[in-house]
Amino acid sequence: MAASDSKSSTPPPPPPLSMVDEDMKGWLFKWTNYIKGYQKRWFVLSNGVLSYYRTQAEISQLCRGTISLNGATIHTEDSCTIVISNGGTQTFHLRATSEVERQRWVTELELAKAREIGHTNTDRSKEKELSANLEVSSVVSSLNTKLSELRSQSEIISKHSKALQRCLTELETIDIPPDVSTKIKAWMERANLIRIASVGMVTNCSEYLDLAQSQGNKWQKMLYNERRQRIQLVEMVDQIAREQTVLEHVANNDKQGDSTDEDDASDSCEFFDAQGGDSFDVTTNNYLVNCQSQNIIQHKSLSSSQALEKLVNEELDCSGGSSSDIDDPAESSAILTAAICSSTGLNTDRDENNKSSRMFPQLSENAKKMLEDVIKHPLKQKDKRRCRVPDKPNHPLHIWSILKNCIGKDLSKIPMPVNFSEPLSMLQRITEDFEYSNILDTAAQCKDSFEQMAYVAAFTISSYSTTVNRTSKPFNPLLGETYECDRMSDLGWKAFNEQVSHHPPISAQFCSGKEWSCWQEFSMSSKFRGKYLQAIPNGIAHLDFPASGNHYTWTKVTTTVHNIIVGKLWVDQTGDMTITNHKDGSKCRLSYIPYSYFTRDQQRKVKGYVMDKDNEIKWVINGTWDNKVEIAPVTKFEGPIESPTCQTGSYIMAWQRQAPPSDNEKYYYFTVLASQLNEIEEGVAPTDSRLRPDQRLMEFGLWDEANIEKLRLEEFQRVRNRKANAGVADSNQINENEEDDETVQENDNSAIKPLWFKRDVCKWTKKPCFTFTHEYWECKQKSDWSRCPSLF
Ligand SMILES: CC(C)CCC[C@@H](C)[C@H]1CC[C@H]2[C@@H]3CC=C4C[C@@H](O)CC[C@]4(C)[C@H]3CC[C@]12C
Repeated sequence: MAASDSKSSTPPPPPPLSMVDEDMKGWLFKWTNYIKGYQKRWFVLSNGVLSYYRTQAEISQLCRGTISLNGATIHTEDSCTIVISNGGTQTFHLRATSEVERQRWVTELELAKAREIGHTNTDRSKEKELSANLEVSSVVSSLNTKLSELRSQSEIISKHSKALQRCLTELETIDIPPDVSTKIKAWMERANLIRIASVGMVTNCSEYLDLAQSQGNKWQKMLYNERRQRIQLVEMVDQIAREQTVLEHVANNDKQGDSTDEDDASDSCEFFDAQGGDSFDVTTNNYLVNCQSQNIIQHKSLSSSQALEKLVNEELDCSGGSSSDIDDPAESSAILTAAICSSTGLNTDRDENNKSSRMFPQLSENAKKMLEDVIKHPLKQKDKRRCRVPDKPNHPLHIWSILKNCIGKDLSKIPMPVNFSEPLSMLQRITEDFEYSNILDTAAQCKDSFEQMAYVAAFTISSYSTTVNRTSKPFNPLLGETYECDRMSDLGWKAFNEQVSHHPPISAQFCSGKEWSCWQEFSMSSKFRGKYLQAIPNGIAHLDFPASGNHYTWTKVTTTVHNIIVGKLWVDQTGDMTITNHKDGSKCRLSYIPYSYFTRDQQRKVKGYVMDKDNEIKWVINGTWDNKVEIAPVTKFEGPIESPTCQTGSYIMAWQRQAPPSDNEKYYYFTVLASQLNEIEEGVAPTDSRLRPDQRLMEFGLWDEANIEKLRLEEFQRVRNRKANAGVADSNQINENEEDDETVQENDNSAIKPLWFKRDVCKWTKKPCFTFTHEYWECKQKSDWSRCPSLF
């Protein structure tokens, strides 16, 4: 293999562990005394020790003080203050210039502390065992004291009972009637028994104590072993996940290596910086439909992507598996920032005082030029749309390394690097629902409304055809981001989308066909559940045929992404869906059958019935969501409504999936339509997803740059939302502690109102909804974008 042949390109060996701890430096204000107050000092966090200097220049000469983080407590007093104490002699009261800055330090300090603890982990576990033993022995010793008390009490009892017996014997010597004398004998007997019982009790107690002691130790050991095994398992799973990524990587390289010499060359420069700017020529538009010799960018792994992986893994590892799992997205976002900054080497030491330049390093000239170029060359001839996007670069980073600390969390609240994204926003992704809009055109022609419903069902199923291999996350649109897609001239529909809420993320969509309109509010609650991730969509979709007045609504089924820990990610659709025709009360019930390893049946199966308002079955629907749907009219049916037996007329193919481009595994498994969605077009609103720079950089394969830009845009959005909401009533308070954009609570009171939709109450469902005002297309005609905020 080329990678090992060529010396010059062999990646450098990983640095020794101690070197991995990147130093963190910066200005902080340190409390000195009541006269001088807080003083600005230069702080350096290195090898688990925080040191400070009067100035940056002093580093090599005079250190003013240090504190070791091993075992230190780190807490925050207010939005800018950090207090670090080593539990005794030393306490540092520090102040950052902002909350973001403070959080960055806290994260790094915590990580350093965790690392220190990790280093001394073995000592610690011994210590723990020792202290656990100490705990048991202290209980045992107090039990022992109790036992000796019992013993002395029992001795007292036997003393008294002996005394009693003596008294009774004395009584016997006196002349007493014989019946009293037998009674006295019985009493003496009793006194004896008491003595024996109390001795027995003490013996039992002491045996109990022995048992407790030995058993306690046993339980303790078992618990300790279980705990150790758990940690080992977590580490093993981690290891497997990493090895899997490496193997995939090697396998991919092998595949490429087999093909051409050129590929060998690209293998060998694996760790060189991507040169996208030079190789992608927007003027010649290399991604046109008919271009035979597509000049695809050779995406070389970015020099730093490995570092990013390493950093993300390590940073998260430190807190993983322990009780300090990263629960605070602000924290993980800060980690991500740190990881990205360090991995790109863009952590500007030049301007340490400029916080924003450190948090959000500048884009390279190369990236800037590329962004400018692409905007300068929008699509001119609509018949020359591209048919693919640049190849997905190969920067292995396992999803588990990010997600393992987020079990139980909502996907929208997990800050993720673009490494797990596809270069489309959610607004664009839901526009793909119209990939098979021709089914709706056919449905519009149906005279029989039950037949129409069957076609509508086929359409709703077809929207999942693109999900089979698409396991990447679409970009979460910024609040106010829009996306228009006017394919009226070739596909017969035009769609408009706007991100109308940020928390929870809601995308509003309106699509008009020639004889139908379709709209939806798309939002979902997604939970990461360990092995898999589940998304439960909760918006309602509407379809209207004005000619017949038939109006359909439905909700979507649950999407599950499997194999988060190991294996290849795969997607399944499951659950029941009901489509209602509000005009005549007819319904269609569809079931998406979960994938099963134990069935010979077809996988990804969907089946259902169209029923009139009296539950009479009219049509049957059978198919798979990844391939085809057949429908048939019912001539006769019997049996229970849950599992009826139907006699049907002949089946009609209502939908058949078109084969996607054969090489699309190289570019996110995109269909042709998906590839065209993000192509730059003239005259779109300045808020259009196509103009989102991080997404564009990502499409080009400049992932590090895209990650930097993503952070910048999200920070920008936070500031904008905060400013806007500052004017809004106190009832809508923003949680100041939450720095990550994915955490700020928004609600209906949000000061930022949708621009092209208006809040309304749905005529059919009576639920709150967003109604399209149609002004977008009017404004577009006039090129009047005056109402658009600047988002990017
Ligand atoms: C981070 C990685 C592992 C998870 C990525 C999950 C992605 C692939 C999943 C989660 C939720 C999914 C969406 C859920 C619902 C719909 C509506 C449907 O009409 C079209 C597909 C669409 C739009 C899905 C596309 C794929 C999707 C975005």
